[in-house]
Amino acid sequence: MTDLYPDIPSSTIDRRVYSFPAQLVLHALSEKLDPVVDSLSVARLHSIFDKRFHLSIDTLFSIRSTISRHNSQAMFYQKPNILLLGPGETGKTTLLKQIFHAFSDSPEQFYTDRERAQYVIPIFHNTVSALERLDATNDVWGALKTTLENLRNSRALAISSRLISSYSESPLEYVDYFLDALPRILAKDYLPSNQDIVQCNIRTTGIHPNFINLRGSAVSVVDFGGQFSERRKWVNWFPKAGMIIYVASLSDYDETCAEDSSTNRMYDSMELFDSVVHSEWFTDVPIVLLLNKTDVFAQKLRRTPLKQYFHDYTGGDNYDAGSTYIINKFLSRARPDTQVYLTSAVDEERILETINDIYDKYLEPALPYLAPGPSSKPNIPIQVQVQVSVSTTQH
Ligand SMILES: Nc1nc2c(ncn2[C@@H]2O[C@H](COP(=O)(O)OP(=O)(O)OP(=O)(O)O)[C@@H](O)[C@H]2O)c(=O)[nH]1
Ligand SMILES: [Mg+2]
Repeated sequence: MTDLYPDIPSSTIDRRVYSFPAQLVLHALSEKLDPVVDSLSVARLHSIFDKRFHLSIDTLFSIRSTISRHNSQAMFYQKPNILLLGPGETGKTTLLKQIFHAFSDSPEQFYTDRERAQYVIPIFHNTVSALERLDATNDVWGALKTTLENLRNSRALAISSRLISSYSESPLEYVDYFLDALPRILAKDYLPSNQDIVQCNIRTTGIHPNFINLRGSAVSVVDFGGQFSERRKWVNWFPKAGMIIYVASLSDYDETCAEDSSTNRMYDSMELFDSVVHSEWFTDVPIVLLLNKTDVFAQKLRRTPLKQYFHDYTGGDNYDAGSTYIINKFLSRARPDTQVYLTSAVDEERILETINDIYDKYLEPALPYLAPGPSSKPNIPIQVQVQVSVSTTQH
């Protein structure tokens, strides 16, 4: 860039309406731009202005702001890795599955039958865990648990119908998805649906980069385990981060960490968020914050006062007041450019809106600069299959 018009100092440009060649404009702007943004800017200018090379000085200033808006995306062009960070069980892998479904040509055919079958055992484990949470001592649940462990048989089906009729007496307002789906799960030819796979809880261990094909371009979405012992592995990927999606769970406010029963999950999540947003590795990396599990939060708020855990909260069991309070708590630690979304990652329609918005704002502008995408589908089902260690901690 700088050698195109080396003799023209930027100070010769003033706010008079005047026509400049595009390259001259960019030369003037280049002072504060790094080389990556510069060369991208040329490409952007050519596309924005349809290869017309003369611009007015007012246009120059509007381009300047366009470029600075896209400045933070420069990192993504260079390092097309989206890191999914956040504590355990907040919804990172769930989001990843939804991203894959969203960018798949045919989500219903995304998994082969064999891949679906690999989720059957984890789903049984999840169901048993849900039963244990409901009432570990109750004979009905105990009997069903034994039956489930022996996998399916006709007795289990009979018990499950009794179980389902007991739901109305359940002290929990939140009925577990898999308990609700029991008759279907216990059927002989059961093959998990996409939604079953989305709902399946399998703790992630290790690091899982997955290449996805975003409308022809390659982006990698890297899924990490969020439990304490997993977090130390994250740092290896920090230098390669092009974008961070930090997933926190709104419903964490009354729970303690799986690994340390004296630490409140939401306080832990805020601390972790703080350290991520202020990490020196991410100074130029866009950060998106997803406050997930809005559905669980809405239900929880009615029976467990938020004030019990955050003493200065005064909004009662009002969802808007509660979620706004938590957003502000996170934002008080965030960078000013942090984009926040309230999400329910298991709600396909709603999470699609968020994924599309992230796509429009951060990914779509980057596509022309990314490498061609892989032709085969990502390998998430296989990764999930090899880590059948099921967490039994509460939602
Ligand atoms: N109801 C509800 N459940 C959710 C939501 N998001 C995720 N879940 C469920 O929460 C459980 C944990 O989600 P994961 O995506 O596996 O959590 P994770 O952040 O990947 O957890 P780790 O791998 O341990 O770090 C799964 O059973 C999901 O289906 C949500 O918005 N609402
Ligand atoms: Mg995970």
